[in-house]
Amino acid sequence: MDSAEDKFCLREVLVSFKSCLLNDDKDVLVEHYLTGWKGLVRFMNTLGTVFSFVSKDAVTKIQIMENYLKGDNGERYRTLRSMVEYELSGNLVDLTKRSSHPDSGCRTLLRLHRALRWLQLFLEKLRTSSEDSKTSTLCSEAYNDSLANYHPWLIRKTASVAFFALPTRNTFFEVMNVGSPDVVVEMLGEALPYVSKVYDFTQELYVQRNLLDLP
Ligand SMILES: CCCCCCCC/C=C\CCCCCCCC(=O)N[C@@H](COP(=O)(O)O)[C@H](O)/C=C/CCCCCCCCCCCCC
Repeated sequence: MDSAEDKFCLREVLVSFKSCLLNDDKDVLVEHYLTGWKGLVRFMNTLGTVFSFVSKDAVTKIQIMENYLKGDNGERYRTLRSMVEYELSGNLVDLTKRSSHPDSGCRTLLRLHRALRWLQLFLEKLRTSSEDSKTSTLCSEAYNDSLANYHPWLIRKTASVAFFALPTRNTFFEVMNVGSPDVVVEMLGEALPYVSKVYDFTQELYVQRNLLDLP
């Protein structure tokens, strides 16, 4: 049984994405960004082993980033802006094919960034959905409009099957551990602008530095 501190709480994730914005939303603190993702992974782990292939990949990417943060050059990875400057100026990013720097911070973060777009779309659909909406449909629409564009057929197929295992909207809301469905909807309305700001900042940074297609 989960202890209180192991339990997912949407509020906690909200705070992480809010608190990772820096300098008037012109930068993002990597540590808090990863804290947000860890909260989401904890939530996904409550949904059963059918999603373990997803959480394993997310955890691997979070760990790669945490190792950079804890490493000798950790200060360079404090924010997204400083990470991009450091890795690009030091030729630490594989720009056309994976070779000498297969797991650069820029590349790893890009995978999480694409997943954040899925999250943004999914949460918005959940927020505006009616009580009888199917979470599998909402999730798969959000996936098809975002992450699916970067995944091969086998992963798309596996994901589409896994979506059928998602609980109902009301059960979903209960696991979020926030309160009644109305309170969850209200909380989602508060959370989404922060998730969007983090997404938009990252997208803009990656566009400026031509990093959106890292292999
Ligand atoms: C209030 C919150 C409510 C919703 C909470 C959702 C919690 C979601 C937690 C984690 C989301 C998934 C993160 C997935 C990261 C995927 C990154 C990625 O694209 N990786 C692929 C490419 O990596 P490289 O090979 O280039 O290194 C990798 O191939 C992917 C493997 C795993 C499959 C990913 C399927 C994604 C499905 C996303 C929907 C998850 C459904 C969760 C349902 C709540």
